[in-house]
Amino acid sequence: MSVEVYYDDDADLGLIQAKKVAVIGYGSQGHAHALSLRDSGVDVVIGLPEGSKSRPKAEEQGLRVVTPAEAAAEADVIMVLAPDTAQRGIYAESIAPHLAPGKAIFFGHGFNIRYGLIKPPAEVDVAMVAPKGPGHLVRRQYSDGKGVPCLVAVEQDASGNALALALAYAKGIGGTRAGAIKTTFTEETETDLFGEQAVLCGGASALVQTGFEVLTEAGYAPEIAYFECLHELKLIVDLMYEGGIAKMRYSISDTAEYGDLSRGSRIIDSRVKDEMRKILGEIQSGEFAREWVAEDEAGRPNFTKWQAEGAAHPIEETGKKLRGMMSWVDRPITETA
Ligand SMILES: NC(=O)C1=CN([C@@H]2O[C@H](COP(=O)(O)OP(=O)(O)OC[C@H]3O[C@@H](n4cnc5c(N)ncnc54)[C@H](OP(=O)(O)O)[C@@H]3O)[C@@H](O)[C@H]2O)C=CC1
Ligand SMILES: CC[C@](O)(C(C)=O)C(=O)O
Ligand SMILES: [Mg+2]
Ligand SMILES: [Mg+2]
Repeated sequence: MSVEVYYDDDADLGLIQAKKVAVIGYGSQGHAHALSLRDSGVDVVIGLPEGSKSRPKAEEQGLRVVTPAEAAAEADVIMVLAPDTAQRGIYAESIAPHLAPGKAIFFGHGFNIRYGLIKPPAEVDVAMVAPKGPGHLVRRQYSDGKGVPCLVAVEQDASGNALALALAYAKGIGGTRAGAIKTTFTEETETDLFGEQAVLCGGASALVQTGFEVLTEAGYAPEIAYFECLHELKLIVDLMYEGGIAKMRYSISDTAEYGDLSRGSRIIDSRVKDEMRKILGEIQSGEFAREWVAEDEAGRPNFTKWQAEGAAHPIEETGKKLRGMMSWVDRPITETA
C-alpha cells in the first residue's frame, strides 16, 4: 500500500500563522513544538497548571504561559502535549468547555482518541502531528535547519481544511523538511506503541543490558562491555540511519558481517518474533492501553519499581564515568536548544 508523503512545498505555513496555537504541556514534545512554531512566526501560548515546574522553563524562553483552560479558551488550535495518561482529565476539565465550531484539537500521539478516552464534539477538527523522534531532537533538528519526519492524521474534518492545517503545523516544527506521512490515528497509535515496546525502547534497552550482563558476568571489564554493547551501538545505528543496514554492513569487517549474518537470527529468533506478534496483539486489542491506564490510576507502582531497577543497573554507573571523559557525548538535555 503506497502512502502520501508531504514536503515543505506541499504545506502552507500561512494557514497556521493565521491561527493562535495553544500548546498544552511543556515537556519533551511541548517545548519543541512551542519554540519551533514561534520561530516559524506562529502566535503561541502555553497552557500549564499554576505551580507546574515547567512554567519557569517556558517563561525563560519568552513564551506566555497561562492555565490550560485559559489557553484553550483563547486559541484556535489546541495541541495536547501533556502525558498521555493525563490528557483525559485535562480535556474534560480545561479543554472541552472551550471547544467551539471553527476550533481544532491536535494531538502528538493518537492514544486517547484511538482508545476512546477522549471524544471531541463533531463541530471541531481533530488532527494529529506526531513526530517520529524524541522531542529534544525534534527541537535540535529544527534549530539545525533539519527536521524529524512526522505522521499526520485527521480524525474529524469539521472545517474541511484539517489536513492542510495539520501540514502547516508540521511545517512549523520542521516535519515537512523530512517528510510528513498521512495516516490514521489507529495506524499511528498501534505502530508507535509497537515500535517503542518491541524495537526502539523495550527491545533495544533489553538487548543492550543483556549483552552487557553476559560479558561482565563472564569476567570481562564493564568499561569494555559498555563500549561494545552501548556506545558503539550509536555508531552502528548512525550508519543504518544514513544508508540502511546495507551501509552498516559495507563499513564493518567481513568477520563482523559473517557473525552478523550467521548469528543474528539466533538472537532475534522465531520465539522473539512470536512475542513481538503477541505484543502487537495486546496493542490492537486495547489490552496494553487498559493495563497502562490502570497502572497510572493505581499510582504507577510497577512503573516506579521498574524505573528504579533500570536506573540501578550497573551499565548506568559505568556509562556515567566513561561519558564524563567525552565532552562531545555528555550533552545535557535542554529545553532551550
Ligand atoms: N516524548 C516524545 O518524544 C514523544 C511524545 N509524543 C507524545 O507527545 C505527548 C507528550 O509527551 P511528552 O512530551 O513525552 O510529555 P512529557 O512528560 O515530557 O511532558 C509533560 C508536560 O506536561 C505537563 N503537564 C503535566 N500534567 C499537566 C496538566 N494536568 N496540564 C497541563 N500540563 C501538564 C508537564 O508539566 P510539569 O513539568 O509541571 O510536570 C510537562 O510540561 C504524548 O501524547 C506523547 O505520547 C509523541 C512523540 C514522541
Ligand atoms: C520511541 C518513543 C516515542 O514513541 C518517541 C520518542 O517517538 C515516545 O512515545 O516517546
Ligand atoms: Mg514514537
Ligand atoms: Mg510513543
